[in-house]
Amino acid sequence: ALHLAQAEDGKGLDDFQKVYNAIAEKLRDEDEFDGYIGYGPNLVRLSWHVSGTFDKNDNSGGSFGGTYRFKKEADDPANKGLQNAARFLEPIAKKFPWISHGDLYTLAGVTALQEMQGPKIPWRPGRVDADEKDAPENGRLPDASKDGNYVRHYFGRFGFSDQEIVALLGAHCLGKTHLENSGYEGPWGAATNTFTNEFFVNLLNENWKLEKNDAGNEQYNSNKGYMMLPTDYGLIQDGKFKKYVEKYAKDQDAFFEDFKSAYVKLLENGIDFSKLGKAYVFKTLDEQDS
Ligand code: HEM
Ligand SMILES: Nc1c(Br)cnc2ccccc12
Repeated sequence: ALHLAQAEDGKGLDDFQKVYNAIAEKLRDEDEFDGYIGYGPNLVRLSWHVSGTFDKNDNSGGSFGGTYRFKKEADDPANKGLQNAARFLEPIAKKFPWISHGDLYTLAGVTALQEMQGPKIPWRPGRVDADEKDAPENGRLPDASKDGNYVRHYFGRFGFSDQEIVALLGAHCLGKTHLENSGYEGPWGAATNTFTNEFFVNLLNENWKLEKNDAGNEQYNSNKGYMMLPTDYGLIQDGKFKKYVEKYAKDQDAFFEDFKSAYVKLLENGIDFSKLGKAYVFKTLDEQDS
């Protein structure tokens, strides 16, 4: 059965906005991380990895139990590099001991996206810490060396449509690949900490060359120093995915709207929030300064 959301007792919008602000202020302070990309992209990746272990067939994995806090999950080779995001969040967890790990990991992704000028992401609390025995086994996160058919099959486990898959992968406008983490390198040129539709624009406009990188893995490189993973490139090799890539390259608002919906679905997969009130929409730091 689905996990029933149980919000942290007595906590409301103002309490969670305080957590949001603490994360957002730390993001601004620690801007030098990863060649001045900052922690934003890494936090977004953590929020996806803690949710991407979900399997709708037995409702195992997913963001509910906050089991990333156990070595069994954190040490999954697919999570290499996310120790930075986890370390970033330790003082936040200490300052707000009442928030569950699942709520913290997902709220941190929402905060990072909004502070990087992404869409407003409605967010609901209620994830409850589970035990290490509930942590999913390694191997549930995707393999970047594969093609579009693999990507469609992989996300089938979450019940995502082609449109949702393409929208979600638009998050690869953020940050970069690091050879020591995933065996893929670059792009320094296009690595960004601003949420836009440029992943789709780059996919369609650059002339991509398949090359072996220094780890011996094949990736697509462009003469402007951009890169795409084979799974990224699969979105333009597959006709059904490609039409959404073209839609989002032309219409950033449509991308923002569809990304928001798919990302909420990713973060909430496997959880029954029906007993809770409506979702919270947090103000950005800029919106609170004025
Ligand atoms: C087919 C599915 C996917 C594959 C194979 C994939 C693979 C990867 C790989 C290999 C990296 C580089 C990690 C590193 O070397 O540090 C990466 C980074 C990243 N991924 Fe994905 N990813 C997928 C889906 C997603 C989704 C659904 C999201 C979010 C909604 C996402 C967000 C990110 C972000 C923000 C980064 C940059 C992290 C950083 O700069 O530290 N990815 N991804
Ligand atoms: N910035 C990226 C581009 Br541009 C293309 N692909 C990626 C895959 C993972 C992380 C970042 C990127």
